[in-house]
Amino acid sequence: MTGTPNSRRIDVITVFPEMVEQVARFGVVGRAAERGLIELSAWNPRDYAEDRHATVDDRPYGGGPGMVMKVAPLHRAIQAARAADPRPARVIHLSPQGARLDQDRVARLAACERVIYLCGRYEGIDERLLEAEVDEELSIGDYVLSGGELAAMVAIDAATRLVPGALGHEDSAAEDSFATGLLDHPHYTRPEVYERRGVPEVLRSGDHGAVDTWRLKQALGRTWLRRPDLLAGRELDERQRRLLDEFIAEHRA
Ligand SMILES: NC[C@H]1CCC[C@@H](CNc2ccc(C(N)=O)cn2)C1
Repeated sequence: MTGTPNSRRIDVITVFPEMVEQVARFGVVGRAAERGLIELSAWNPRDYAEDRHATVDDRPYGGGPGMVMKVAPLHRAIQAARAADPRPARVIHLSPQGARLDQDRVARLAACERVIYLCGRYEGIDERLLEAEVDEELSIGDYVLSGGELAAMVAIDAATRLVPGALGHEDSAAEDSFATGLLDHPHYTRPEVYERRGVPEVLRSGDHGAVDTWRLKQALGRTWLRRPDLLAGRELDERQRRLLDEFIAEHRA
């Protein structure tokens, strides 16, 4: 199925297509897919295996436990995915050896017209396939999963949120924590009191300027408390500096 020209096309190479397809069934990603902002397709290397047993793995040269994913079925699955849309695609392998996914890298993914995510299983993928086909390796964190599918779904979710039109209010992506380089401020909704816990007065004042100031102060303060590393690499302007100093003084009081 060829993609509509301006939609983002996401292809996933995986032996568990039904697993990955779930990410486009719910919430923001589900709505984006429904509205044609993104197109998601999964490609199973088993369908491109040479033998009737649809073998996608084999024993490792050099011995050792487990199996390695064969080059040919993966290569053919990637070729089939590429052929489904004339636009060039960036091929990304999810792996603990990859560069750490952060909001900047997510924004770059969101800007790509086409991405093909390659999900490994078993002990790994034959290096010759990675050399020939992979443009970039990404890791969602320093831990090992049983397959790359969950990592691909994380990247797909995070990037789709940034596709124009995917979120209800454009600004909520821009205001996201990490989009501002800060952690999120606290959120409240009705009831006004729940089990004797109230809502900060300023949020019910109707004074939008005061609300914005309170939210910025909270975001700065929480970042200072929980992720000071995010502040280390960041210049605060005079207003932000003053608000953070206020927060710290109140925190120490
Ligand atoms: N040798 C282990 C390795 C072999 C090849 C398949 C991968 C799949 N598992 C993954 C993938 C990505 C991540 C991550 N942190 O993004 C963690 N785990 C595991």
